[in-house]
Amino acid sequence: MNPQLEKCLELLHGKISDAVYNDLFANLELSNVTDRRVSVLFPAGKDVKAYLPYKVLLEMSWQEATGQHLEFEFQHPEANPSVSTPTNEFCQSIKLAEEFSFENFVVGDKSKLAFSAAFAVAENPDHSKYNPLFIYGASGLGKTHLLQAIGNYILGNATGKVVRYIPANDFQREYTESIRNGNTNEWSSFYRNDVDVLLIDDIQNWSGSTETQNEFFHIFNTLHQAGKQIVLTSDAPAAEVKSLSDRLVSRFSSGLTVDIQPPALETREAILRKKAINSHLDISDDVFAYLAENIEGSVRPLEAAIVRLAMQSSLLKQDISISLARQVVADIIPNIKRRVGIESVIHAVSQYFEVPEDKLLEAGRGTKEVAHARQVAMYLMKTLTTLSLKSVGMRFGNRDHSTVMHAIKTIENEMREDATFSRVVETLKANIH
Ligand SMILES: Nc1ncnc2c1ncn2[C@@H]1O[C@H](COP(=O)(O)OP(=O)(O)OP(=O)(O)O)[C@@H](O)[C@H]1O
Repeated sequence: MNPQLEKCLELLHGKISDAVYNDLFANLELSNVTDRRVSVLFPAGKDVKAYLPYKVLLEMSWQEATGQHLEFEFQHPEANPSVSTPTNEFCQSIKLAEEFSFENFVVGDKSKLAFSAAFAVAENPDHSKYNPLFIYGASGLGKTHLLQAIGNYILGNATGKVVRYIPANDFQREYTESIRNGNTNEWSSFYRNDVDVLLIDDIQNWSGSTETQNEFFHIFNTLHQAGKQIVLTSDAPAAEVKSLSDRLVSRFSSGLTVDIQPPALETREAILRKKAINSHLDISDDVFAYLAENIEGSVRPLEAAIVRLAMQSSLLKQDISISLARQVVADIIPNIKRRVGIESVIHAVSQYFEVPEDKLLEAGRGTKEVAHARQVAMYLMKTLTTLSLKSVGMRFGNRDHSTVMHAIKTIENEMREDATFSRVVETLKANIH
């Protein structure tokens, strides 16, 4: 057995009962390790669902054994090839993550529309009303999850449809390689003629490449005219993706565009509960409430909190208590936005710059001093809260997002050039709660 997996399984054994270990893990084999993921083969006769609850524990044990935090993927040794995404000589197969399913997605008010549209497309990829479907939102809000859930659902229904999921970066790399190898026509023909459902992730990553965009424009048109479903994700609406060609913006906007916003408090708690159940963790209501209250924005830190709690409680042999949760949040919090009240930002800026709060918030420009203090407040609000540019603008006399962006750039430049001013802003930042 691979020595790293052996060590990892030994550590896992310490965390679960002998019976579960012998039943599920004694005959696990390593299939492949990449810089992101460990793929393991489980024995024939077992169901992947039996392994999923132990995924987090396995990932923790792997991290303890090797120092690397990698995702675990469970493969059946006689996997039915129709359950993976297609491949040919030009395109590497990219497996969908099984856990990215509709069942595992917690639907909240801020993701309801995106979920419903994704589900409608998955149920009816032939005659979907939403073609293309364009899903956008900030990082870690579930865009890849929904995109892959569409693929998993269609493949799971064994309709024989060819589903191709590919991150935009990989698509660009394939295209470049096809030029180098002189087989661009064959490569492009695969996408135009062999694919029934095309799922492209993170299209904002094409902003630098006109050639890739041109090539995709033709692939898009062929698929669309043939009634093949296309789903795209991005970190911004098509019209706001930097350097995306006008004709792609217009194509991408011709179907349905939906956004995903950061989950609200109740949804964050529901996500935490789901992740804890999937990992067989026993967590009390007050710990869930504490984590959901204190971790906002992306879902990734919520997941990280669950993994850390599991790891800490297993290493320290402690129950998952509120004080353990506090430690975990304190570890994670420097990497995520703190919960800062909008009012505290306004109050602190108003006090420091001696500008009345209503002057900061009014629609007119006001004096030079007021305009400058307002720019600082906008900068701090965008830096310390999870508000979007648009929402920040709305708070300040309904200004539009480009005004906020300009304010942020101005303050950043000033901070770079003026060390004293930079210290003032950093001190304000540190003192706003
Ligand atoms: N509503 C949700 N319910 C359950 N899990 C979620 C939800 N939203 C996100 N997640 C989980 O959070 C993690 C990050 O989600 P995902 O990779 O889909 O984000 P993303 O929006 O594609 O981010 P990026 O733009 O950085 O690629 C995944 O493990 C996903 O399962």
